[in-house]
Amino acid sequence: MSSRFITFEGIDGAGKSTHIASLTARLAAQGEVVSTREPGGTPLAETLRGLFLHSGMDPLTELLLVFAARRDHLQKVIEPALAAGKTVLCDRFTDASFAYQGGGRGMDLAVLSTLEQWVQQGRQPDLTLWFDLPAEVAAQRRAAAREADRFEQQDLEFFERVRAGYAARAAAAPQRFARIDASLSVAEVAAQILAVMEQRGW
Ligand SMILES: Nc1ncnc2c1ncn2[C@@H]1O[C@H](COP(=O)(O)OP(=O)(O)O)[C@@H](O)[C@H]1O
Ligand SMILES: Cc1cn([C@H]2C[C@H](O)[C@@H](COP(=O)(O)OP(=O)(O)O)O2)c(=O)[nH]c1=O
Repeated sequence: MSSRFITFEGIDGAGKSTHIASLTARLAAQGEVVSTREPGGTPLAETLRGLFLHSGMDPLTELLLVFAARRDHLQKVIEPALAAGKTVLCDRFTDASFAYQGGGRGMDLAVLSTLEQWVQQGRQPDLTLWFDLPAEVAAQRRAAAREADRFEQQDLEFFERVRAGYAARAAAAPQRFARIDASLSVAEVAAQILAVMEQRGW
């Protein structure tokens, strides 16, 4: 099996974490799988994650921090795993920067594109599963499930802008993106993911 780079995206509370473990188990039957996340995935990037999620900072600092974490993660974990023919599952990647820092915070998308090129040197996911649902539904799920971090405390308008940011990225890369209707039940979401994987012969 040749390498695959699969990312999971969507607003907080969309249900990504619920499905990553079962997909990891399914793909592990076909070859070695590395399951990782952003920001994070290396000791340095996990340290940056803690600051990113819990310290106040201006939007440009936030953007630079997440791309610094991404660079370390790509160099030390993602690229070596793909070079070894492994499957990499990553909970969030650069689409999240376009959605949250671009859509949510209003950062200049041209700056984001430049950082994307510098940091990734052409690397893009082979498949992005986009868990899409209204911000209000995601907020209800989060409220029932956990304490909010710095991002999860944002209002519904912020998350609708993030959602629109994802929609714009999906429209720009329709071959890479698979939109999952994440407002449905856990079983229905799992069935949609399975259908996407089967379409690709995975
Ligand atoms: N399809 C679904 N329908 C209803 N609740 C869900 C669904 N998927 C996940 N949940 C619940 O919503 C909450 C957030 O899900 P989670 O997987 O942590 O989202 P994310 O990782 O995208 O932030 C959890 O309590 C989870 O059990
Ligand atoms: C990767 C990335 C994440 N984020 C945000 C989105 C999430 O609110 C937060 C952490 O993501 P996540 O790991 O999904 O958090 P949790 O496990 O608590 O659901 O970081 C950005 O703003 N930009 C980025 O580039």
